[in-house]
Amino acid sequence: MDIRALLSGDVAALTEAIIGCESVSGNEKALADAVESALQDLGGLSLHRDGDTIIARTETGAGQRIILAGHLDTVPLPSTPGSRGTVPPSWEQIDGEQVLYGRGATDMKGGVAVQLKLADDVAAHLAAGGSLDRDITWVFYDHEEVEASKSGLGRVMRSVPELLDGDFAVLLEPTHGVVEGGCNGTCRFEVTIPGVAAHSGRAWMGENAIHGTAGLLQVLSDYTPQTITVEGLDYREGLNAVRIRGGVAGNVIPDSTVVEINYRFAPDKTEEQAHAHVREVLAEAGISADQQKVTDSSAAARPGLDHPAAQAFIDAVGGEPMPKYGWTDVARFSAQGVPAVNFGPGDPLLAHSDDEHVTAQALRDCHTALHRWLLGG
Ligand SMILES: N[C@@H](CCC[C@H](NC(=O)CCC(=O)O)C(=O)O)C(=O)O
Repeated sequence: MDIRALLSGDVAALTEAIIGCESVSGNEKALADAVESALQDLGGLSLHRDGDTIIARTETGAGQRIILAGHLDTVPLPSTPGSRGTVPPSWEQIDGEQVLYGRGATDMKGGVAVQLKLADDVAAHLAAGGSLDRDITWVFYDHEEVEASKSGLGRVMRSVPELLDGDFAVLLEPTHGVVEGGCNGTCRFEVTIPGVAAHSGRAWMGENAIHGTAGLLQVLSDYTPQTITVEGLDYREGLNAVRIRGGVAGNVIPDSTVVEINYRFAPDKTEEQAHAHVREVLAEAGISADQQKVTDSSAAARPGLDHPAAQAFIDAVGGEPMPKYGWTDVARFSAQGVPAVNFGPGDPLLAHSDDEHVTAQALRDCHTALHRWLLGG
């Protein structure tokens, strides 16, 4: 795929092309190659590639550095036939608005397109003899939508941390055009329910491990998630079964079922406190310690919107800040001491949905706001 010619045009057309390059987590290479060659062509940026993560930096010697970061991967394509949030993307005209449907339209290929368009703007500005108040680092990374251990951003933070030094970071995750502060944390538990295998024609000889999940599923279904206010933003939590596997054949009583549980926790909690809370709920369902294990965990991030850099950003882009309910790499940057916020095109409520879409106007508005913040005018 070649996106070089699109960088100087409409950010909506650029987003369409980027969505057209399917990049479900683990399959980012073609898109990473396209991003790398587009950035190479711009000139004036120092480039670094690590796997399918690409980092581009201006090196003008300005005293401060801004980071614009976004992931290249998406969740899997929708499995429901007829879903519009898929690949290839498609345009629809709705109430006079141009609407782009496709996997990643909100999370977050629109944000990636805005990042690339800003790189083109900045390269042109420098080539014309302009200067920057703050140097800029662009990060395009792989494996965000999967377990934390696979993250391309995490890998580079461990191997070449100096490439990600900065005074302030913006994650171009979908935020509907306002700043979303911090993020909820996320952790996953696997709970194993044992049973005894038997012929399903003689079920009394066994113990059904799928039926054995009923008590746990009832506790999760009855669970009332909390909303917790942190620094003035209301974070909605959630505790849900997200996957279940069990059974080996249509004529065998299952001897084991594994229920995967995902807890989304507010930034008032550490990961340890979050894990302890899940354990309490599991104990209520009669699950013992040896039936459960933590399989993935990522810390939450407090909003930190009173930081001068965050405050200046909010003043520049406008709008009333909201909380980020999903997990984003604001948490990774905050943990490294880099204040960070989410700000990007598209409605986060549509992220991961079967009809993921974004309006052309939202893409253009986000680009305009960030262009003004970075280059003025
Ligand atoms: N390692 C984590 C990564 C999960 C990342 C994902 N993030 C988003 O969807 C951000 C978009 C938004 O909420 O606006 C998530 O929260 O699932 C994991 O695997 O859980």
